[in-house]
Amino acid sequence: MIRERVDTGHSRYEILIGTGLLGQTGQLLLELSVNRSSRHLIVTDEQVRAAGHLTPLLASLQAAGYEAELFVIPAGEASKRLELAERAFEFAYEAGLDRRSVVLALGGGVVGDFAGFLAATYMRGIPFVQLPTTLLAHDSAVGGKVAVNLSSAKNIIGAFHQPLAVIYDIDALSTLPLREMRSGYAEAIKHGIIRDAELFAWIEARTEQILANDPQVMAELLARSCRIKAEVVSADEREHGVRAILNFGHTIGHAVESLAGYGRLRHGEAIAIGMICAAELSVKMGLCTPDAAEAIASVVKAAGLPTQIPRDLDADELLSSIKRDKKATGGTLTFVLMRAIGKVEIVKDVPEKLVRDVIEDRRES
Ligand SMILES: NC(=O)c1ccc[n+]([C@@H]2O[C@H](COP(=O)([O-])OP(=O)(O)OC[C@H]3O[C@@H](n4cnc5c(N)ncnc54)[C@H](O)[C@@H]3O)[C@@H](O)[C@H]2O)c1
Ligand SMILES: O=C(O)C(=O)C[C@@H](O)[C@H](O)[C@H](O)COP(=O)(O)O
Ligand SMILES: [Zn+2]
Repeated sequence: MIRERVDTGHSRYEILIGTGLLGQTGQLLLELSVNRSSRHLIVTDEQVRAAGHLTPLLASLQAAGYEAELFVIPAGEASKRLELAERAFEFAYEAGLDRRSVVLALGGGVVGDFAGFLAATYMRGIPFVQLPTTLLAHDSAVGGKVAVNLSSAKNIIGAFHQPLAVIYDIDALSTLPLREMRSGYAEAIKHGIIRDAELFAWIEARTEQILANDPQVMAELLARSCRIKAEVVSADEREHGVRAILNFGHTIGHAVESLAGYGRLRHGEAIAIGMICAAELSVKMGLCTPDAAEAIASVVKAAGLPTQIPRDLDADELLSSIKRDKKATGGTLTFVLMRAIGKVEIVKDVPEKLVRDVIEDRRES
């Protein structure tokens, strides 16, 4: 088992990565001193349940003497909404969850963000554990950003709420569809771009093995990407500074994702487009050379991810969404831009004209 650590100063937890971990979760919760007198709550989605990942979790909880209720949400981004969260709050209350209850988030980033949001707000905050089942969730399960969406914008209602632990069973990835593998690949590439040129090259050279879920390559990928995420979050839990680098590709990416309509593009697909745009904006700003931007477009294309903004998305609407990005303050545009692969910086007052040019150039013709 591989162990990485997050330590934000007031919150410390481990990221456990290995095989067979869902079947050991009950035992791991005992080691974390999770009590057996309160009822707990598993949140998962229909597709994760259908793929069979709930079965070993339930068996291990039962073997360890835990009682857990189950709340299953529809699969997909549209489930990250307040209305569904309200139903989950009612369910948790009726089921008798108390302040010592633990929420277990079994699934990808949608389940993790949604269940984490429940945990952050139910009775003003109860503990939760992330049990990621997608490649993308190496990013979403670590760092404590939990949220639901507005129909017009991503992650607007949320909190910073760190999990008790991240228990990452690599076996779960065996049932993950290729499209979801690609989507997660995009966030892994992001971790190389923002901090580690060697990781970027390592991933690029192993695209096929990653997409085919080669177990050894996957274990190393998850460990290296989680380590970068953990380091950044540990340095700046609440995004007062450096944590914003994790948002590389998200300024335009989130606008594309929400304007396309949730579910049409996967999060990682939108971020892949957003990273290419951010790299091209970096070139226009004179911060990096065109070959660095081309390297990103090339790796995105080779992985089978989209490289262009869908034609039906309007540039004006994209710009107005970009202006409402959480990093934008005082009406000015803030972007995470690139100096080189492995080195990015937060740039304020980015000229709107350059952003518009990048959008126009990257739209499908
Ligand atoms: N909190 C954060 O820091 C953070 C970071 C990155 C992304 N996110 C969020 O994460 C979400 C995207 O996460 P995601 O890509 O994991 O999406 P997801 O949770 O929707 O999972 C993708 C699809 O795969 C299915 N699935 C999950 N695990 C499976 C498995 N093992 N086998 C078969 N099917 C499986 C799901 O049912 C879903 O249909 C977005 O909402 C994004 O905003 C959050
Ligand atoms: O953890 C972070 O910080 C990130 O920015 C990671 C992103 O990959 C993730 O999509 C996050 O949810 C975006 O956060 P937001 O604050 O832009 O909504
Ligand atoms: Zn993301």
